[in-house]
Parts: sequence; C-alpha cells; structure tokens
Amino acid sequence: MTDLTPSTTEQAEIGIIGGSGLYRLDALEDVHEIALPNPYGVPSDDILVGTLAGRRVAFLARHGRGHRLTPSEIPVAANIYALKSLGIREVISISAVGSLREDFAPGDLVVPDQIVDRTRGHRTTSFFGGGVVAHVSLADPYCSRLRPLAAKAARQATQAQVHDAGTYCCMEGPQFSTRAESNLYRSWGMDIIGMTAIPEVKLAREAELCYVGLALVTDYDCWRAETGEADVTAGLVAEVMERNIAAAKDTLVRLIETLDADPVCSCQEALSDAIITEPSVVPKETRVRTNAVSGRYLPLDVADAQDSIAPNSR
Ligand SMILES: CSC[C@H]1O[C@H](OP(=O)(O)O)[C@H](O)[C@@H]1O
Ligand SMILES: Nc1ncnc2[nH]cnc12
Repeated sequence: MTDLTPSTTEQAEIGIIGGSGLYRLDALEDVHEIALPNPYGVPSDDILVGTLAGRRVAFLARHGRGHRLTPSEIPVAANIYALKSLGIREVISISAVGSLREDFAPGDLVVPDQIVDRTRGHRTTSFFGGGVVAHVSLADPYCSRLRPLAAKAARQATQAQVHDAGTYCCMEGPQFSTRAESNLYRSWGMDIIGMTAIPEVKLAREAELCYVGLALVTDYDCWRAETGEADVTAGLVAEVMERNIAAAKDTLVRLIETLDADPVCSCQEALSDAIITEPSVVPKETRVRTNAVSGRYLPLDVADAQDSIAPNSR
C-alpha cells in the first residue's frame, strides 16, 4: 500500500484557501511548493508555503490551479489535514458567493457567522469514524475571535460595504439554484449562497483550527429577475471576482498583520471534550490515520494510552 503519511519539514502558521478567482498569491515570498498526500487523499493542488506580511503562510487553491475541481470533487478532508500537518493554527478562506438579500450587493464583502448545510451528504464531513467517535460543537461554526479582525481588515482595505455577519447557505452545485430554491433560501433568512464552505468549516473545527471566511459577493443569484437583474452565471462570477480580487488580497495582508504569533482560542481546544470513544478501544490504524488531527488526545502509543489517557482529557 502507498504510504500517504505526509512528510515535510516545512512549517507554516496561517493557511489561506483561495476560491474561485484566487489561484495564487503573487505577494508570497520565499515560496516552496509542496505535495502533501495524506491518509485522507491528495489535496486539491500542491501547497505553496511562503512569507506574507512577515508570517509563514500556506496557500492552497481550493479548486486546484486552473479551476479543475467541482465543489463536490474538492478533497476537503485531504486539504485540511495537509494544512494541519504543516502546523497551521488559523485558516482564512476566500470565496465567491451569491447574495440572497437586497442590501448585500455585488462587490460587497461578508464575514459570515453562520452556515446552513444544503449539500447532499456525499462529501466527507468528518475525520472520525473507523472506531473513534467525536462530536465537536458547531454552534458558532466560524471563529468568533478572527471574525471581527477580518471585518476590520476588510474595512481598511476597501471602500466597499463590509458586512460583519451573515448566514452562508451551502448548496451542492455545480448547477446554480433554481429561482424557486433561491426564493426558498431567502424565505429561510439566509444571506449568501455558495457551494464550498461545507465541509471546510466542519473539518477545520475538528482539526482544532480557527477558521474565518471572507466572502466576496459576486451576484444576486437568480431571485431578482423582476428588477431586470441578470441571473448568475460562472462568467459573471469570474468577472466580478477579477474586479474585487485586489481588495481581497489587501484584506488578507492587513488581517495577517494583526494576527497573534501565538493565538489562544477555544477553536484550538475543540476536541478536548468531543472524543467520546474510550481511547483504549481506538484501533491503531485509526490513531495513525487521524494523527495530525487528534494525536494529542489519541497518541500512537496504545499501551501508554490505555494506562494514562482518560476519555475527554488531553
Ligand atoms: C465560479 S461560480 C461558482 C463557484 O464559485 C464559488 O466557489 P468558491 O467558494 O471556491 O469561491 C462557489 O462556491 C462555486 O464553487
Ligand atoms: N449565486 C451563487 N450560487 C452558488 N454559488 C455561487 N458562487 C458565486 N455566486 C454563487
């Protein structure tokens, strides 16, 4: 069997996941490109580790460079596992989204605080299973510490409207919504729509990473046709992203400048009371598979674990 254990001496502090329209960061300096296949698969692309605003940053193009992967094909677990293996503790995720409300206009930036999962259940949404069960809290799926910092950085970077909060509706795609679906999501009180934040946000929490989203509004989906607004198309998304990508990059730099070198956050303790399985019954191969994510709770040395690790302790 191929050994998929990630092996690199490269380390980074902050992960950036670039979505539609953001496939590389030219401002990264001293860049190393690393392939990091791991027990959860092969990431969307090689990871670019470099320096940005004085910090070691790992950049990953979510859909791969050239935009090769549909939202359903993105190997999210492999992506998050690879970033975690590099030592990162915070993830900044950039996305294009449609707006489901009048006052979130194309060109605006949203820092979502909530999410509703409308994907179809075919994506890998947990690192656990195979003899270990964990239930992390997702009550606040995005990092409450990073969100205000991101909103502040966005306000400094752009004249555009910045919304501090919003509920992201994550649909499966790759087709855009029907008008009936778009109106249904609006009636449910959702604010923005995209196809990729699930399971990223869930897996980041399981990996004890702080996760913040920077969502760039590119369109009004298809609910506003009566006003003469064009229905969303991939071309429209690409065009609006191109116009706003400089503001997103500037926001990234300003946000990174404000991040602590040694962040303390409850996201980074998310598993401390989540693993319900008695450590002594967790199979060795499961410990090995999940090691980068839960190794601090399920050390590889089973004999030690049996004797000394109480459930839910570190
Ligand atoms: C290119 S239009 C639809 C596409 O754009 C968004 O991707 P991302 O979140 O990676 O910026 C949306 O979720 C769809 O995948
Ligand atoms: N209207 C929309 N629906 C789903 N994903 C999107 N990404 C950008 N605009 C979108």
